[in-house]
Amino acid sequence: MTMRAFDLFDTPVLPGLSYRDDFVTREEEATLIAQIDRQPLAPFRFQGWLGKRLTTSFGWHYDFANHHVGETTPLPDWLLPLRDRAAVFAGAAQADLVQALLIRYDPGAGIGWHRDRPVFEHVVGISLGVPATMRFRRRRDKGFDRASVDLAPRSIYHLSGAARHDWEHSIAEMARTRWSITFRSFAAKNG
Ligand SMILES: O=C(O)CCC(=O)C(=O)O
Ligand SMILES: [Fe+2]
Repeated sequence: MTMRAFDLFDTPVLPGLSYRDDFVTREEEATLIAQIDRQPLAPFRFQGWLGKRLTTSFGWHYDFANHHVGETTPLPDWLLPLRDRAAVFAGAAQADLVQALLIRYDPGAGIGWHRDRPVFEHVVGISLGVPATMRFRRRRDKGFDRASVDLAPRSIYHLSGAARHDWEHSIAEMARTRWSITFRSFAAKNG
């Protein structure tokens, strides 16, 4: 089964996925991109393997090498208004979105199939630059259920519930540079 993540009436067909276009203006987008490019972005590292996407984290950093979550530089002032608006969109408390992950996907970079680490709960993402398709899949007895959502530049999405916990997601390599900002809260079991 393959489906678009929203039907004709914009009802999510993937429970736990919400999405909105035009979450930031073009001016805000340009400023956010310039800020991300100003950061010391480093290739994402996973078990000695270097991903093509460039990232940096604020608040908390998940280290895929040792599975530790460690505190890092607090969210900078320029991210706080966006964090607060993202929290309202997600129905989360502003102070609960304790992590900001900045990513630049240069041409040829994407992100493979994964679920976000279970230490985190809410996942709220803002897309900048160019359109991307976020793909979702869920294993069934025979093969996978599949869904996808088009992420327009300047849009926001929120993953919770089944979309967050039961489905994996990925973004295929793009031909042009895309930037994203992902805010996350901690899962309650982490205190
Ligand atoms: O770039 C995005 O919007 C998604 C990033 C993502 O899935 C992740 O970092 O876990
Ligand atoms: Fe993810």
